[in-house]
Amino acid sequence: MIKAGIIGSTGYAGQELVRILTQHKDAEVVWYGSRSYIDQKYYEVFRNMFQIVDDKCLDDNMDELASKVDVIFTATPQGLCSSLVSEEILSKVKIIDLSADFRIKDVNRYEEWYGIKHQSPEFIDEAVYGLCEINREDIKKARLIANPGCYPTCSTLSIYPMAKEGLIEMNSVIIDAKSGTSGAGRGAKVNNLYCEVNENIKAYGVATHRHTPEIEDQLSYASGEEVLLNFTPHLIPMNRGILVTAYATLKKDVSYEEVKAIYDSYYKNEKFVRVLDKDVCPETRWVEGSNYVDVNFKIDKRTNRIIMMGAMDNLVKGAAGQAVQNMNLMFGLKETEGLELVPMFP
Ligand SMILES: NC(=O)C1=CN([C@@H]2O[C@H](COP(=O)(O)OP(=O)(O)OC[C@H]3O[C@@H](n4cnc5c(N)ncnc54)[C@H](OP(=O)(O)O)[C@@H]3O)[C@@H](O)[C@H]2O)C=CC1
Ligand SMILES: CC(=O)N[C@@H](CCC(=O)OP(=O)(O)O)C(=O)O
Repeated sequence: MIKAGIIGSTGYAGQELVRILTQHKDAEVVWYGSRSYIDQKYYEVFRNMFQIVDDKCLDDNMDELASKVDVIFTATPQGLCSSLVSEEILSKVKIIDLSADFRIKDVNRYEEWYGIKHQSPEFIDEAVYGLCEINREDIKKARLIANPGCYPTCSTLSIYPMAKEGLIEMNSVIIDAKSGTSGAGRGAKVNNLYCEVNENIKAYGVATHRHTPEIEDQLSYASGEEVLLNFTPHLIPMNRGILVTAYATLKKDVSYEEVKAIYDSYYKNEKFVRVLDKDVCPETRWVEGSNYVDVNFKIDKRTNRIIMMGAMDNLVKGAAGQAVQNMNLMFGLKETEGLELVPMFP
């Protein structure tokens, strides 16, 4: 049995990790890390865990944690994981970081977009970007995983086949994305109050959102070109879900059938990426609570553009589900273990 510790187990991503791992055949959570709820029973924080989890929340003592577990998930704010990681810790335990600390390879670029100083740049090179469908072999050998961001997961998987095949003008890419409010975390913020979010849709982080460089980097690796793109996220009055609609100019005339064959060739063996039938648009309601990303595309001959779409649950494939998928790969377990969650509807 793999023993897991979660730092930040009382946040939205952390509690989703607990939900998935309590149903995992080969792993168990033995450390429910928290700052605010130390010594309280975990189920007193999340009553859905009543009679399921009986443990208490514990302080995050990294040295003690590293000696007790096989893997640590850090589901904490930006900057925390990089302040905790060391060679000694990594020699004892694998780390899967759900924050952005190790996602961007250029430390100056990270510091510029995140506005914080990186605490352990010496580990950036070693960290593997945990987008399982693309970096599977490197993930299997990794000690430190940079679990991808929610918007970058949905955006990259939606666009990747076209970028990799060199079929789109990379600097024409525009990504319009929408997220439910759980994406903003559980911490109290005025902007996330019911009256601020309900009956409202707004763009935010326009031309400045911190996921822009992460998506640009991933599409640059895919296409072999330096990519600059526009990324505009929107906040939607729903709990979970991300919807991406991405636009790009086609480099040549291609038919629906040709592009469909490309998407199928990339994803036909991928359990968690579903390429939908012709003309069916991805919807968040069909992936909620699951590790699936639904993708599809439409070619607009009139404008010579392709519109690439994706939908997923930000807390599952966008965070905790992908983190568990990474853990499964790192420990040689069945990649889908704990993740065969059928989407819930309604
Ligand atoms: N929400 C989402 O959809 C996604 C989130 N992520 C990433 O996952 C991470 C967690 O996000 P999310 O769950 O939304 O955030 P929340 O605000 O819901 O939770 C944050 C968690 O971190 C803990 N925490 C905060 N500060 C510290 C600290 N200094 N030391 C130790 N623990 C601390 C909190 O503990 P306590 O409650 O005890 O104070 C809480 O458990 C972030 O890096 C986020 O970017 C990634 C993809 C998607
Ligand atoms: C709706 C909302 O506020 N979403 C968050 C992104 C989600 C997140 O936590 O970011 P990571 O995926 O990088 O960890 C935001 O825009 O900052």
